[in-house]
Amino acid sequence: MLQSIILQAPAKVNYRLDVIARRPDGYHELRMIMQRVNLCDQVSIKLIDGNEIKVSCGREGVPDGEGNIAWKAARALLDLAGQPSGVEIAIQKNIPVAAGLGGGSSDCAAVLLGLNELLGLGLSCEQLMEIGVKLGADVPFFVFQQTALAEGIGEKLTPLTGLPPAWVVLVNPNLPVSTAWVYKNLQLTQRERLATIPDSFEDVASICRVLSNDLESVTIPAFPVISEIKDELIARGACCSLMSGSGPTVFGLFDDEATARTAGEALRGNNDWFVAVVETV
Ligand SMILES: C[C@](O)(CO)[C@H](O)COP(=O)(O)OP(=O)(O)OC[C@H]1O[C@@H](n2ccc(N)nc2=O)[C@H](O)[C@@H]1O
Ligand SMILES: Nc1ncnc2c1ncn2[C@@H]1O[C@H](COP(=O)(O)OP(=O)(O)OP(=O)(O)O)[C@@H](O)[C@H]1O
Repeated sequence: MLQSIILQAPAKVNYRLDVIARRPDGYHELRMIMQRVNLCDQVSIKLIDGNEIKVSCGREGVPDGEGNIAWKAARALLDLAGQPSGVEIAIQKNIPVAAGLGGGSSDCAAVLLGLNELLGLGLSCEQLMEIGVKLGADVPFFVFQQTALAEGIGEKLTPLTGLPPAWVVLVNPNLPVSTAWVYKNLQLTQRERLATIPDSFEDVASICRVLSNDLESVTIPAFPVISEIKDELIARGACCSLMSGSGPTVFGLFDDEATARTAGEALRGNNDWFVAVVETV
């Protein structure tokens, strides 16, 4: 039986994020277009003797052990399996933390997928997504592993197959933003909603036509640098730019690699921002 596995846990960007309503439990009904990009954490999972779950990450601001969302994923699957062994998880973080890129949720999904294999549980994607949503609203999307329309609190997923690939420049101004704080401060007003998702997107410019994120109305006034980054990406040739998730990471979409790389270089020269030039997956 396989004893260990190494998985790449990708980041996501939200091409679209409409907040539809606030639920009585404080969560929000959403309608989102979610896309994975190839900036990845590396998650190594190993079955060990005993019954301990060990998580090491070595990144400031990310807890080792029980506070790590990857630990919670391991706890859930070991409980289901009747605790047949212990687990050691090592996370090499490449995705910025509390950045709007879903890094923790992706690590969590990688542990669900990896342990399902290692423990031979045979759980379906739907079953893993059900376990995942209890750990974080973005987790089901990373279990689903496809570009998707996400509804509910993020757990109702429909595959979107017609989106063209794009080059993506991610720029994070190194200001951690709390997702809970952003949702709490959101004023729900009547906004234009995306009634139907187009059947096909012929090029990157057609993705640009649906780009919108309701959470910008909270995060940008608090961190105006986000607007400056959006403008800078456009000035450097991006077809369009938007804040991802609850922010503060901004992404620019490009239809060619050379322009994306030149833009990435230009923005990298700026302050101590994190900049990555990646592709959609
Ligand atoms: C901003 C996004 O990343 C967009 O993809 C997600 O909506 C956030 O997903 P997440 O970080 O996995 O969310 P969770 O860890 O479940 O919740 C963090 C906090 O965000 C708020 N939250 C999250 C999802 C949602 N649909 N409504 C919410 O109001 C809740 O107040 C919660 O306390
Ligand atoms: N494996 C993990 N990786 C990153 N953060 C983690 C992890 N486990 C727990 N956390 C905690 O979760 C918080 C934010 O996580 P994350 O980086 O996933 O946020 P995010 O990128 O803003 O996600 P989202 O787009 O889903 O809002 C941090 O405060 C961090 O301490």
